[in-house]
Amino acid sequence: MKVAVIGAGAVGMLLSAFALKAGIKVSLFTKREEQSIRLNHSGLTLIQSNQDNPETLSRGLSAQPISSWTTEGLDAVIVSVKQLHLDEVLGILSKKRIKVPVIFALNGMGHMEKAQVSLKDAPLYGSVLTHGAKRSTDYEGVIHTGKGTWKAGSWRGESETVEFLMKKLQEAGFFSSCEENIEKLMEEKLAVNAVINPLTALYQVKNGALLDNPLFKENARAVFKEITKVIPFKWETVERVIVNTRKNHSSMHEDIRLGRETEVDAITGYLLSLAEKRQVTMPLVSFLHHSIKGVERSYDDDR
Ligand SMILES: NC(=O)C1=CN([C@@H]2O[C@H](COP(=O)(O)OP(=O)(O)OC[C@H]3O[C@@H](n4cnc5c(N)ncnc54)[C@H](OP(=O)(O)O)[C@@H]3O)[C@@H](O)[C@H]2O)C=CC1
Ligand SMILES: CC(C)(CO)C(=O)C(=O)O
Repeated sequence: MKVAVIGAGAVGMLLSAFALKAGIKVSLFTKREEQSIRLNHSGLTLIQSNQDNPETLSRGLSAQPISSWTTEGLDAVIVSVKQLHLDEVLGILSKKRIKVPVIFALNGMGHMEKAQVSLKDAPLYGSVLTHGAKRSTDYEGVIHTGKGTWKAGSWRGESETVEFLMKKLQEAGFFSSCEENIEKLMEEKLAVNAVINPLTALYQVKNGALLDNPLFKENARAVFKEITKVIPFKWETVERVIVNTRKNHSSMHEDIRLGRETEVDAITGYLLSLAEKRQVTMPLVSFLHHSIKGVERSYDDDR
């Protein structure tokens, strides 16, 4: 079996590493050519936690820049870029007809509707990932900062290949499964991200601080409560994700720290549009949304 992974960031490298461990061939498509050269030369390094010895995986791995995108010989495609790069990637993918399943490993909502329009022939899968991952600065690789689950489910069409892939990953020790009603799970994950990501980004703390610091916890609970006006979910779900990724910096925290645009539009922006449709007010979510957008705008002033 051979899968293409598009985006060699934290999640793309984490999924690639476990696919390689499961004996699956991986074509890893990078944005920058230098990264693919380094990956082909030195392999992909996986660090299971900050203490473990790094494991370097190269057997079955071939990296290439996205400019050389091809569908030849592929059984499935995994997209693991951020929301803001999705349009660019869909544009590239739609130039060649894809018939194999495409699985999206992105936070937020809205990308599946876009994919449905761009990719007419492929079975499409949404997914939710609660593993924590961080790019390593010492190696071309990834640190698995928190064990969670990867759940994928059909958005349009069915494919046995995806079932097989998830089973192989599960056997390799990466908790993965195929699920019914992925839309509901994605919405629930979005709700969890809307609690964790903006708060950790604004406070510049690891996820665990939202439970360890009583004042942050109180705020997190208040945001959670407000979100239940539009998405029903449990505080225990938020707590479980925080506990599993307690040492992780959320992806939004990293984006803000590095002065990058965040995925806030696909997370709190999505919630605010739901709130508007249902005519409910969400002052805390609105506050968080505008705070993150405001920080993004202030990058230019600081440079
Ligand atoms: N990190 C985590 O713990 C978790 C992340 N997520 C979600 O997973 C998704 C991916 O996040 P994450 O891996 O952390 O993000 P990263 O920024 O680490 O990775 C995104 C990667 O996409 C690459 N990329 C951008 N544009 C293109 C392109 N046109 N072609 C090929 N590659 C491209 C980037 O390249 P370059 O580096 O060269 O810019 C980067 O390597 C996000 O939606 C995030 O919210 C979900 C759960 C946990
Ligand atoms: C699961 C969690 C909260 C891990 O940090 C995440 O999805 C993110 O950082 O975007």
